[in-house]
Amino acid sequence: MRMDGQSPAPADATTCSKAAPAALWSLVIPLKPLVLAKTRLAPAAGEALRPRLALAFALDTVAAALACTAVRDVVVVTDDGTAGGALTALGARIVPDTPAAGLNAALAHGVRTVRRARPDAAVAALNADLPALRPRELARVLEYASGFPRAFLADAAGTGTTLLSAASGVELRPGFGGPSRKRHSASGAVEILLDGVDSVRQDVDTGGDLRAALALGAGPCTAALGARVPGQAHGERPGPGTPVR
Ligand SMILES: Nc1nc2c(ncn2[C@@H]2O[C@H](COP(=O)(O)OP(=O)(O)OP(=O)(O)O)[C@@H](O)[C@H]2O)c(=O)[nH]1
Ligand SMILES: C=C(OP(=O)(O)O)C(=O)O
Repeated sequence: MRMDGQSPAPADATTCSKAAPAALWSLVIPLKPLVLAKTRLAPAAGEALRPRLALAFALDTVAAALACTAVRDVVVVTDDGTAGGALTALGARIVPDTPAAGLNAALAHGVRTVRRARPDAAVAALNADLPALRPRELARVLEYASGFPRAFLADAAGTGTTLLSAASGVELRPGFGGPSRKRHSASGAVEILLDGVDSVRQDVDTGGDLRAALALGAGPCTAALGARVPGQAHGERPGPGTPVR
């Protein structure tokens, strides 16, 4: 069951894979207050669109995560009321950023909250800025991760991290921020070396990243808003009835 009392997302035309992944994961997704978020996007998007894009990214990320067959529930750590309301409506559980001590403290708090209720939970931290995220690609990443105590996926730029996992009974030990790929590798986490999971790697920090995410095919919130950013190509995810990759 999800923490909101609903059953895990059913396998459907957009999410199912032939063999169901073995482990079901609790995802912990950190989200800054929108007024403070995505500052590196301001030069490309402008100050008015920046917080709205941050919300759109989070909505598309969480919707895709909840549609993933390998995901049991999604906890978002945020103090943002607007985002909290919209993400709750999608089916996420919101946890306040009570430590207010930065990204890694927020993630540790989210994991503690999950494991207070289910001490044996397998957990994974996932960034909230993955607007092209595809449920099937996330399922492949999590399936790979389930073979290791801790595992991580490098971001599209090759320097950061978009996902860090910890199996049941294993501490997450998040080391996000800046060049975290090296940090997570040095911490003993196994790097997830999979091709064809670009949507899980494509975080959006800059205008160039937004262009790349739109080219991959962003979720509906980002596709709609991205079309208003000057110089961005407009990429939208295939609609229902379109064969999924
Ligand atoms: N809850 C919480 N989430 C955070 C915090 N800092 C960063 N995040 C989230 O962590 C993820 C990765 O952060 P960044 O890619 O650096 O995003 P950002 O800080 O909004 O972007 P910039 O302002 O451009 O640095 C995003 O989902 C952020 O919203 C924090 O202090 N608390
Ligand atoms: C948070 C990270 O990086 P960025 O701020 O560049 O997204 C990270 O990759 O750990």
